Amino acid sequence: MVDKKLGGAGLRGQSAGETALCTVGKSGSGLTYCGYDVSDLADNATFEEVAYLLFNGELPNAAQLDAYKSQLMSMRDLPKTLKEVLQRIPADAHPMDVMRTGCSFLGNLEPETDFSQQHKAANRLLAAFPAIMCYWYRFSHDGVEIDCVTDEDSLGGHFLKLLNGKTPSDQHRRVMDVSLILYAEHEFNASTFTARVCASTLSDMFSCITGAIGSLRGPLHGGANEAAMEMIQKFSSPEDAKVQMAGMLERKEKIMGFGHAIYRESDPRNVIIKAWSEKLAKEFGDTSLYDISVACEEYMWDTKKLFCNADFFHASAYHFMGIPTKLFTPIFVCSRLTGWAAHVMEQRANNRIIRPSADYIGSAPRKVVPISER
Ligand SMILES: CC(=O)SCCNC(=O)CCNC(=O)[C@H](O)C(C)(C)COP(=O)(O)OP(=O)(O)OC[C@H]1O[C@@H](n2cnc3c(N)ncnc32)[C@H](O)[C@@H]1OP(=O)(O)O
Ligand SMILES: O=C([O-])CC(=O)C(=O)O
Repeated sequence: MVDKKLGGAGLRGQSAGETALCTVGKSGSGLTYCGYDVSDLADNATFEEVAYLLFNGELPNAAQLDAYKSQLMSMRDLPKTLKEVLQRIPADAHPMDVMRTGCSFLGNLEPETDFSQQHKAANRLLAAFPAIMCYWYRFSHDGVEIDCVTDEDSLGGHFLKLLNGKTPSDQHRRVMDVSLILYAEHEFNASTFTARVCASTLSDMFSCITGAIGSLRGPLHGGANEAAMEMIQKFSSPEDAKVQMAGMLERKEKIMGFGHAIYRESDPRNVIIKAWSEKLAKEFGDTSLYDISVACEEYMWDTKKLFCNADFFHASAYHFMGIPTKLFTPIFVCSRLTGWAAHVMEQRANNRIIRPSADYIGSAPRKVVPISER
């Protein structure tokens, strides 16, 4: 038996390799990307700067950033055949399935034929993901065939304009930027590890990212922001939230958006997105969902010493910006793609196939009994 207390279950506490991209919950450094604290990046950088950092190891200077943003803007449009595929996906499909299909299909049309194209493949996906999500969403929900190119020079602004068909406010652009920075990278989380395992077989970038999307989809990982939204919308008031959460804990249900595999006392991303959620609630003109969220946070800490992870206040923040709940986890994909692709590149640079072993707990050796005698 794997001894859970020794950290065997879920590989908890075991190092599975080296990375120069990120620290998570390390004493003295907390959450850093290539040495930069995440709160420093959220205050002083844009998402495109962070993407450049993860792909190149250094922040860009002004000229490099301009060139990078222009490059990404030039890669946004979708091939006609991909649009046709997206048109055929029904409105009740889960958008994470749409992202998975969109990523995989693009890999058929524009395959990464050798690893010298890895930056091109990663940037193409980065540029195209908002359009994959919004083209399908607007076509299947509103019957509108949107133009996949906008004049918004940030990925966050581009996404909001594709979704709403109008120029976003500066505040909403900035919140998207911060959110994309917070979600960009997180060491050996489940989806990134999926991407690295796939990369270790020398597979292509599109396969690595498609697999990672599948891992992120689950409610124990990226899907928690959507699940948290569904939960808080059921609570009628802060008091009701506490009563209902008590029942959920009693029934041993997981409260989505709380707890973490690595952090023990807090997730450093929470304080940042929570502050934005509060600002957006005031702008929205109705703070009740924010107040309910704060009550959830207090209740979970007081009763279980469980804290909000990055997903919890993202739910209300996205909601206040008018983003449909179904699109919450796909936005995470648009951001985390940067971390995934950077890890794929890092794995390839010093590769050995990832192949751990398992402790066997099955039956003792036995002989096949002929089927007629079973
Ligand atoms: C961006 C991200 O992906 S962040 C993670 C997003 N996921 C979620 O929000 C889903 C809800 N949270 C969880 O399911 C878990 O906290 C995980 C998956 C994030 C981490 O799982 P683990 O590392 O196994 O959690 P951990 O070992 O800290 O759990 C300790 C105890 O707290 C419980 N617990 C942990 N999180 C929660 C929660 N959200 N609700 C209720 N109980 C919880 C566990 O069941 C466990 O109880 P037990 O000892 O009786 O079995
Ligand atoms: O690190 C993890 O296990 C999950 C997480 O917070 C992330 O991927 O952002």
